[in-house]
Amino acid sequence: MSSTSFNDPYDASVLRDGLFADRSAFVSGAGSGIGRAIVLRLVQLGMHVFGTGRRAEMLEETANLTKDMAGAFTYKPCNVRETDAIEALVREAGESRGIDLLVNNAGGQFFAPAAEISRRGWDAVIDLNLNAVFTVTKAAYPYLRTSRGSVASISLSGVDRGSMGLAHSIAARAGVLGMTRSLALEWAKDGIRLNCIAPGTVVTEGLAGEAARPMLERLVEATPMGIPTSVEEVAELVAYLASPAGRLMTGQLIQIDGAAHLGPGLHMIAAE
Ligand SMILES: CCCCCCC/C=C/C(=O)SCCNC(=O)CCNC(=O)[C@H](O)C(C)(C)COP(=O)(O)OP(=O)(O)OC[C@H]1O[C@@H](n2cnc3c(N)ncnc32)[C@H](O)[C@@H]1OP(=O)(O)O
Ligand SMILES: NC(=O)C1=CN([C@@H]2O[C@H](COP(=O)(O)OP(=O)(O)OC[C@H]3O[C@@H](n4cnc5c(N)ncnc54)[C@H](OP(=O)(O)O)[C@@H]3O)[C@@H](O)[C@H]2O)C=CC1
Repeated sequence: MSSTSFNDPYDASVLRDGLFADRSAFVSGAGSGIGRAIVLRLVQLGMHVFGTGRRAEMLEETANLTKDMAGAFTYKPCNVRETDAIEALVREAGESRGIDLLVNNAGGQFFAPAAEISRRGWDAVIDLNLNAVFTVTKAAYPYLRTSRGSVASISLSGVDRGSMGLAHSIAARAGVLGMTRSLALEWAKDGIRLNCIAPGTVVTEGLAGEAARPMLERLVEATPMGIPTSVEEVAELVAYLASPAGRLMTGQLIQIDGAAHLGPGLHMIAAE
């Protein structure tokens, strides 16, 4: 049996070329990590993807990586927490090409015990991971209704049972899950589907910046399958849910985490 190191590339692709020709997506957090991998896979499958994030240079790097692919990637930097600006950007993307798929991926938090989270810190994490997701999803609604499209929101493994050091983020993602299930009901009449995808530990630069290497190793060891989630497998799942095979998938929480959410799991690793 081969062992998998943290950074091994992983070929998770099972979907067919050209699957998303003439389709369009809006992806937040498109300049790095999971968001970039989602963009690359969707563009490879023929989609036109409109991406955002705050750092233009990271979005440009994503664009460079898509150059020889079947679809296309365009972008504009924006802070998803700036309500007027992000609503205008979603409108711009929607009016120019429509939106078949919205991926709410921009997000993050700091690890801290709840007793050390100030009200401002709490609000910042809720604003990024819950309020902005509502703003973007609502802004995309007219276009999703036209396309009978779908929404994938990136969540956290363990969202339904809690996680030490992540009270603010889990609260926000649980809010997104509640929103997702409610809108799956409200918008079913429009043919719109919404799902949450909850990765376990994904060794992106974003996470490495948040968690020191020894903690990363403990997170992976605490994953029953003993391996981290790769960005490619998250991307393939996003694409699957947007594909015709996902036609009846809505209101779901899919934890793609090697059983981390079942335990001993991430939830018992305290922030350091
Ligand atoms: C248990 C382990 C499970 C692991 C599973 C893996 C889980 C997830 C992995 C990932 O999400 S990877 C993505 C990683 N990237 C990030 O998370 C970075 C994202 N962070 C941010 O974007 C920002 O830090 C923020 C959280 C949105 C806050 O941004 P903002 O600019 O609004 O904040 P500030 O003005 O700097 O601070 C506001 C407020 O928050 C307090 N604060 C900030 N950092 C900390 C900290 N480390 N500990 C405690 N408090 C913190 C800060 O002090 C401010 O509060 P006041 O001091 O003014 O009261
Ligand atoms: N890595 C992991 O183990 C896991 C990650 N997740 C979640 O997956 C998502 C992607 O994380 P990951 O790829 O690992 O980490 P990254 O830090 O690489 O990704 C976060 C992305 O969100 C963007 N972003 C953050 N804040 C804003 C903002 N205010 N406005 C616009 N864009 C913003 C960042 O771009 P920029 O800084 O340029 O704005 C960045 O591209 C996050 O929601 C994360 O919490 C979930 C489970 C596990």
